[in-house]
Amino acid sequence: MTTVIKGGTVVTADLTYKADILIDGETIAAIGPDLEGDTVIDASGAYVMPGGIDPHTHMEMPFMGTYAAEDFDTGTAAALSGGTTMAVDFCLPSPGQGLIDALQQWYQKAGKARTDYSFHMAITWWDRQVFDEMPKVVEQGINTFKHFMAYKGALMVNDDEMFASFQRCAELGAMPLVHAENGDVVASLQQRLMAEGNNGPEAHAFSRPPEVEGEAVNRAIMIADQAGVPLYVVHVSCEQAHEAIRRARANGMRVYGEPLVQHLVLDEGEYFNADWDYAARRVMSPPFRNKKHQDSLWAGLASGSLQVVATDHCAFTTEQKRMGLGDFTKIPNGTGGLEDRLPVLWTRGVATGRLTMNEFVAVTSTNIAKILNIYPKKGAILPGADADLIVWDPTATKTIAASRQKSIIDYNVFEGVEVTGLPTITLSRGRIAWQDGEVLAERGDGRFVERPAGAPVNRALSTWKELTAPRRVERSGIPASGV
Ligand SMILES: NC(=O)NCCC(=O)O
Ligand SMILES: [Zn+2]
Ligand SMILES: [Zn+2]
Repeated sequence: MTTVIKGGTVVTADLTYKADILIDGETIAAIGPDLEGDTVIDASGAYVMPGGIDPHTHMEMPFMGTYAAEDFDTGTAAALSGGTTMAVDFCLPSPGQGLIDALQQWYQKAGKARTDYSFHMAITWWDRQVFDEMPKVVEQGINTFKHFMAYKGALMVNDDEMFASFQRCAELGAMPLVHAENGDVVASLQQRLMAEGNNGPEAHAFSRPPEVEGEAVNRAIMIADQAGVPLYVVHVSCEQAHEAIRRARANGMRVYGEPLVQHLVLDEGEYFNADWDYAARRVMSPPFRNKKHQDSLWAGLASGSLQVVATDHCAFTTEQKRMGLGDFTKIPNGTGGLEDRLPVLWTRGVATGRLTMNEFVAVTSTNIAKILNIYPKKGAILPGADADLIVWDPTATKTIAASRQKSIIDYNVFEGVEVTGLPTITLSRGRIAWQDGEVLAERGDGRFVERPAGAPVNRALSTWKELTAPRRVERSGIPASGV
């Protein structure tokens, strides 16, 4: 069974050209002029791009006394409607829980997925069992380990634990990820704000200033450098964090930065809204920042010091957000965005001239496929690649509204934003998964994507670390084993 996408303009991370794309089964078979297939998709006037990969989602995340309302079924339906064909979620062992045990739970949850998916494994506690299980996680096709430097008393790990885990990642050819905020300082600021009667959602932003993020990013970078591993910093929201990444990269360190579409577009003014629900729905960590920080993030994407745009999709209902009435520290942290990432980024990025179309593809798909070591299976338009593709109408418009969204929650942080540029068809491994406003992929159509460890960057860093390791100076008459 073959399908041909005819008459479109192919846009990849580095090329824009007119060509047809022939799909045979689940993969791309050929790219060129005048191709024929059993089924024809007319893409005239449209761009054909790799499906989006969102490397940062939290479906049904157990967090702050509740669970994220979005699950893999509704979340991946939302993803497809917005042109995203793969999501990478976070497996979060509870304290004392084994990594493999937690992984079984995540496989269970993700059985409902309509898109392909993968997991990052979170290191939420540390002892010999975690150390011993990390290779087993890698054997299952997971090459990334996430560390929360915030959420003190819950998910947070300390520097010694982080260093031990980063070193283990280096041995395994895996990559650490960090949520970088100084959790001790945040906890102290939260206490002070509450004691002063500052208990509304705006205090969430006061308790997490850019400095706590900048400090933690810098610390994580230095620890990763000591361990000899690459580092991926999730939800980079401010100039202080970006500056640390930029500087590290300029010094030859392998550090990647991921801004969220929310931070690029929404600002801290959202927290000052007189409507408590409105403000609380936008509570996430790090919080939204001001224009200066947004400009910095856009510049990073254009210049290459930041590589990926994600969503950190972690969607709670208004009712769940109300758990924090009277105490902002109890508002479940997280916002949605999975179905809006591509249209919003295109509208505010490509249409404004901040990004080229090719940069758009790079930051929504290709770069993360390379970083996660699944390129060119994902993130590419090449013969042999999975046919995860979007037919993109750059003239199609809509006004974002919760009443029309696929996501399960009752609001949308982009409510009222007008977007121009939308997917008219989303293909997932060769099958039409979204068309004409309808999700055609079924629950359970998604597959787990294995991501092998030992990417070239890991190998290069380990080689260099070994070459430059401290070595004992041999001196005559001094025994090697001491006295
Ligand atoms: N970002 C956020 O506020 N919630 C999800 C968990 C996390 O990524 O920190
Ligand atoms: Zn986080
Ligand atoms: Zn997150």
